[in-house]
Amino acid sequence: MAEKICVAVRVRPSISEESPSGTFWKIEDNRISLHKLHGTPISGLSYAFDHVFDESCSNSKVYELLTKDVIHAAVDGFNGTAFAYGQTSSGKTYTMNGSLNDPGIIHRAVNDVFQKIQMISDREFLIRVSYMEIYNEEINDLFAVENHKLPTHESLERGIFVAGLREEIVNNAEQVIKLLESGEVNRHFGETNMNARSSRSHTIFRMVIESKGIDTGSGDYSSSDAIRVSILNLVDLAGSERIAKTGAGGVRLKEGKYINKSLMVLGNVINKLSNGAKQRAHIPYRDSKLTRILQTALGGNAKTSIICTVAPEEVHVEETKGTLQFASRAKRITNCAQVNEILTDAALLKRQQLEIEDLRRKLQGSRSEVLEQEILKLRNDMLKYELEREKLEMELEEERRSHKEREQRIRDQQLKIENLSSLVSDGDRSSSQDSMKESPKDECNDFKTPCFKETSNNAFVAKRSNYSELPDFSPLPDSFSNVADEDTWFKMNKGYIADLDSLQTTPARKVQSFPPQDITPDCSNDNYKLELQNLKTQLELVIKEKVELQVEKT
Ligand SMILES: Nc1ncnc2c1ncn2[C@@H]1O[C@H](COP(=O)(O)OP(=O)(O)OP(=O)(O)O)[C@@H](O)[C@H]1O
Repeated sequence: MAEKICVAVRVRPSISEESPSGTFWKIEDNRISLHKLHGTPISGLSYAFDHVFDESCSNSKVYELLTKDVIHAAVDGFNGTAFAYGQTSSGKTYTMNGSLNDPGIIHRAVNDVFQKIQMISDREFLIRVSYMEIYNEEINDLFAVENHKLPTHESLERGIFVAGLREEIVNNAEQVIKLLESGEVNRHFGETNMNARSSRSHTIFRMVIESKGIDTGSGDYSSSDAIRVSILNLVDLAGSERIAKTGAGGVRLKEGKYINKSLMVLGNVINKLSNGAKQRAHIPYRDSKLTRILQTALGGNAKTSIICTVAPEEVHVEETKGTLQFASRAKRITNCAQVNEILTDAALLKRQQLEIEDLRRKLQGSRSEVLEQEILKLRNDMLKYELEREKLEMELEEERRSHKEREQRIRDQQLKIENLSSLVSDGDRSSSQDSMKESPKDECNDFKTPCFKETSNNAFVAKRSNYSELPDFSPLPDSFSNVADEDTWFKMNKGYIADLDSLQTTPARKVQSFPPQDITPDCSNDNYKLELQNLKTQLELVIKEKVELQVEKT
């Protein structure tokens, strides 16, 4: 979330016994203004900040109003930075380190961090601390003097970090305070005209706060496995100084030059950042170790508060004006702080497993859709084939049935033909016997029942040469078409009648049809006799014709 850097001004108690002769700084609420001795405000020299603390303000109040939120946020996973900026002897070290009676921000922060951790029951914490100084543009480890001139590096995992810096894992505030005290011994102080114990280096006390949710077995990787890592920087800067005022020479002079140079780079960075996004193309963080280390705190992923200390004395008006202008620019800087969560291997694995399961579910969903479509299509095809099969079966059944009917008809016709043929041959026989003796009256009783069907005018007749008498009517059906078609008839009778080849139509003959009602003839003797007689006559006629033909040929 984008938020402005929190900036406060703190005015230390005056250490000068001289009374102001021309101007003085007046503090009203969160505003500090330069006034003329008799109360008139000087135009253009009035500044408003988040807080303005006067001489009487304690470190406790400064911490509560300015820094506490940053410290608490650090415990919750936000990067945080609090630093003190101001001219030499303005009270930076006093604000950060405090005194026995009024501990400074670092001590209060350390206590507060551990107190807050105690109150958080669903997370476990790991705190590491380090303490370094930038002296003459070199980084030294205040916990281990042998670690000096340490380089800065940058990595994706750690961001910008000082390589080789000792980090102490700590469990309580007391442990940290002791470490701080040991580190203070290694810090560069020096006496100047301005400050009997002047910080000759910038110091950075760093707490790395790692926390992890205590696994409640919910399986929620984000709450139980993700690790929050926040870095809290508490910075006591060296003060800018006028060489003329400090009277520095030699080592002090050299120190002063480095101090001023790095503070100037810090000022440039603040200027660039305060100019807004358009002119923030290049921020010269790399121009000094200080800005490089504080890069995240300045316009980055951190909650930052700056306390600018000023001296109230009239003699330091110009330095105070400079500090207030610096503070004003810093106030325009926007940071974007967010909780820093790092996924552990286990959390990453769990998240990947969840993603894979999710993808698999999606894939299965789409596959089942495809399969469902496929199944639907197959079902439709099956139904179609089933209908087709049923239709073919019905057709086949119909074909079988009609085939059976045809066979039956053929058998019937064959039987009729056989009966007819028998009648013909029997007639022939009885005819020859009649010439010797009269046949008995009930002769036709030997016949089985032939079935004759309706006849028409066309008729096939067989002819035999020994018959000459022309009958009045033909006993044969007018046509076989209703009994059997011609082909069938021929096939069924092949070889049965010896002179079948001589079969011919006899349209000229006078024939007499059976009456239509005679479909199933009466099997009485009279009928058979009559029928027999007809056949005999017919045969005789045929035989006669044949004989005549043969005579003609010869
Ligand atoms: N708010 C304050 N209340 C009481 N004494 C203060 C306060 N601020 C500063 N002092 C005193 O003023 C003197 C200078 O303060 P301090 O050393 O903190 O300045 P500094 O800004 O750190 O200076 P330098 O940049 O030289 O290190 C110290 O003796 C300190 O105790």
